[in-house]
Amino acid sequence: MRVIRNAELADGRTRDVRIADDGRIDAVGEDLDGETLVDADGMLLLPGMVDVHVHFRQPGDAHKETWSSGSRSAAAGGVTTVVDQPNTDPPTTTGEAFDAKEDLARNALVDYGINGGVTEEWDPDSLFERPLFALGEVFLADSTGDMGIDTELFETALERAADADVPVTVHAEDADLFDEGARERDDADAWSAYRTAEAEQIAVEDAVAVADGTGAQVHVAHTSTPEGVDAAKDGGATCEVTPHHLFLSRDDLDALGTFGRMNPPLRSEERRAALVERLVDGTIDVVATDHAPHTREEKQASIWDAPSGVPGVETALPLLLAAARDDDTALTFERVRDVTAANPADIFGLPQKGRIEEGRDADLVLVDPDETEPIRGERLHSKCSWTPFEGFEGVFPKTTLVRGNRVYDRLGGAESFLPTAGQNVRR
Ligand SMILES: NC(=O)N[C@@H](CC(=O)O)C(=O)O
Ligand SMILES: [Zn+2]
Ligand SMILES: [Zn+2]
Repeated sequence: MRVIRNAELADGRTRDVRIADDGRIDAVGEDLDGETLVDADGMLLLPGMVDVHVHFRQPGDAHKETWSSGSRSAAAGGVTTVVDQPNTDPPTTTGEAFDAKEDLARNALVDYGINGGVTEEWDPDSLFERPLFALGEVFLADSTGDMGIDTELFETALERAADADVPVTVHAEDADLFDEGARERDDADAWSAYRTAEAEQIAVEDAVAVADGTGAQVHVAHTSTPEGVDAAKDGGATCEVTPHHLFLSRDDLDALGTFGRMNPPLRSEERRAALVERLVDGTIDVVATDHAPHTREEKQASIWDAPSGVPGVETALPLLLAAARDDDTALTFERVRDVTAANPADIFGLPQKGRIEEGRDADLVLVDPDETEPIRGERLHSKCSWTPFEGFEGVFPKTTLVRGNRVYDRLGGAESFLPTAGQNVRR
């Protein structure tokens, strides 16, 4: 059996981690016997990130991203499980569409889950026969893919999901509360003015109210405001926040232009700071990326014509770790570990993931927290090769393991990837 030696864990302990031949963690201890895989020499070892919100664009839009390119980007960013969203082409709203996507997902080099989507044309009977990771993101307003649905269908979807014991993730914005007056503007900030904070808050409040009584487990996707987070938590739901809503605000839109357009949009600096407070104090359950790549060419359009979404799967953990090593913030490595790994694994029922613990999958990320590197879009592995975090400092993985397979490595300097290693976490 192979051993990672002298690794510092997020809680400050220094331990050896031994990996069994079946890819699980055999032991966490001191002076363990076995063949040395790497001497971490005090580097930080974390459980791989479980990113419950990515858009890998296949089938339908392989020019934006593929399971191969997206999962390389994930591995290089320390993400060992990704969960793909249903707004592909065709949308993942039938059993047949699920199967077609799963065939493509076998090209992934990290583990994956596949969500089922809800539209007027969905086929819940065949969809719920498949090993869904979750139902969602269920779009309560249109976003990329125009899959917005009404309350009646949302309630039906919640009931079906509750019956099948499948969690539901919700894109909560209420289009009736968008500010049509902002339509007259053409600057990048107009998108933030248009898709109001209130539209999120009310949609979250309505969603948890509709869910109440159905017995469904609700997780609110990409909450972008403190009001949205609080409404989710007060309503008994869990919530996730993206790195872009934690690290960027409306103040950045002058520089970002349409490359800063996403749903929900960037908010005020004040709201951003309030989200960071909720990250630090434990209110926010999960950080997920909403990795939503579009090409540069597609993004270079007017604020009303450019597609919504930004990439993020490769930069989430590096940004959070850089923030945690910075003494100016109260964010700790333990908190980063919890919101990226332990909490998503717990919330979505993945007992094999999320913790460095005997018996769990050896999904591991080794980083040197003393070494930050500037984020450069062209060095990232997503097909889109741009990032809204250009120039931000990140702590990037040296090695990423998925069930003991070294899927990404650059300990010796040059980068290398394993071709494929990913499995469906629900099979
Ligand atoms: N977040 C976005 O702005 N875009 C996402 C869709 C979504 O998550 O709403 C996309 O698929 O492009
Ligand atoms: Zn969404
Ligand atoms: Zn999304």
